[in-house]
Amino acid sequence: MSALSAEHVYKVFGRSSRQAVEELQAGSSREDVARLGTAAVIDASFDVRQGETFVVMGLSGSGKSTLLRMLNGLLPLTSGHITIGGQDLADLSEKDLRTVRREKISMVFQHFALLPHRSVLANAAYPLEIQGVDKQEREEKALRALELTGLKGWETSMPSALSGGMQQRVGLARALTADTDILLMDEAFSALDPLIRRDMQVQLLDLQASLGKTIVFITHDLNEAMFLGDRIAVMRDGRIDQIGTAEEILSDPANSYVARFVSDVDRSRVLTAESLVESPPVVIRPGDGLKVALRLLNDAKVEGAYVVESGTRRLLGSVYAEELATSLREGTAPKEASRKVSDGFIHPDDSAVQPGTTLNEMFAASVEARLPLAVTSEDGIFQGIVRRVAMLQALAGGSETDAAPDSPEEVTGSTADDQDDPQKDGEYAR
Ligand SMILES: Nc1ncnc2c1ncn2[C@@H]1O[C@H](COP(=O)(O)OP(=O)(O)OP(=O)(O)O)[C@@H](O)[C@H]1O
Repeated sequence: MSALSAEHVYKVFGRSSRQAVEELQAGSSREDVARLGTAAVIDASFDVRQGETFVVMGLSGSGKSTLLRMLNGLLPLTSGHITIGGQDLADLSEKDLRTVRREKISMVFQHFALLPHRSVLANAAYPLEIQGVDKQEREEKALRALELTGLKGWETSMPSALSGGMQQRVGLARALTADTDILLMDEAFSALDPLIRRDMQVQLLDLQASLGKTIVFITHDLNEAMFLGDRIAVMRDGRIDQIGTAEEILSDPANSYVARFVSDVDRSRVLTAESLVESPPVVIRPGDGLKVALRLLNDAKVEGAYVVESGTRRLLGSVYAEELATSLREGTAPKEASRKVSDGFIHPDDSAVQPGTTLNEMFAASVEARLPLAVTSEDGIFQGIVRRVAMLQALAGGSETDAAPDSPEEVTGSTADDQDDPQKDGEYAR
């Protein structure tokens, strides 16, 4: 279910804002309507799912803060709808809006916004104090939040005694104390030193894994966006150019602006096996005879292939043409001819990666590997392979499909779709 959604949201600052929206809706550009006002947000639509970290990323002036202030009901929309938990903010009275803000949404700001003359504990407890929660209960909750953010032992300190990173942890603890479903984070880590910033990002991911909040995180930093976001909305000049996962944005940018924007991202940390996996030219079954297996390998012009259990598709290991050929050549013909690949020819595979393995880790795993890397699910079910050339292409920013000189379809007639089709199991990748 969507926790928060924006539907054709516009915000124009200026006296003729409604007219500006009408002209924008009719196709005018931001510059065309500049005489009427500043179009800060133009036709923004998205759904943020429960438990999702949704990052809004864009350069200064692209409209991120304006969008965020509309999401928390601080700024009225010129046009469109924002709903929180299914409630349209425009339908709420001032009083109800305040209640929604207090009970459903917490904010974390770039400049911490701590109360300087209150202790760390009192700062963390503050949202409950304004809700009128009694002292003992609010301090218990604040202590728990401070523990979660790594500030146990600092309760009685004053904010000024804390480093920037620790002050931001207090800001985060304060947001967690309120125990709202939604956290809006406005450039929350942008004022921190890079190393501390990375610590905070890691901590947020950790917290998120256990708390499952719905987070809208605003940043101008693409690497931060890619690190934190389940999905990212890329904003430019008031419009959302693209919404997608980090991988989708990297491997399939919506336009040349986004492509340029993402060109200097450290792709090796973002791209994963999932986006590079392809069906192998050939798969061997444990029951295949040596001759059959060797012919399959030779036909596919590969030195070896993975052995996958029929039916379950569990990865059993790999076999190599050279060994099969040697055995067939040297063995006594009748006996060898009846032997199967399961009879001692399968090498265990310890370089298999999982769909979430990053390019970085895949390069490390592929150093020793004789075959393209096998991709398996956590329980060892074979998903396909990642070829080194596809990894290199992906790293360089090319499309991985361009990298395939002989795609599996050409070699085998099988497609990735076949893998999902149990009917085709028998001919899989042959
Ligand atoms: N209150 C306002 N009155 C007039 N124009 C405004 C107002 N607030 C923002 N703007 C304009 O709206 C546009 C978007 O600003 P916004 O602050 O939302 O962008 P941003 O992406 O958050 O940038 P930054 O990271 O610098 O805050 C800018 O052109 C800005 O000048």
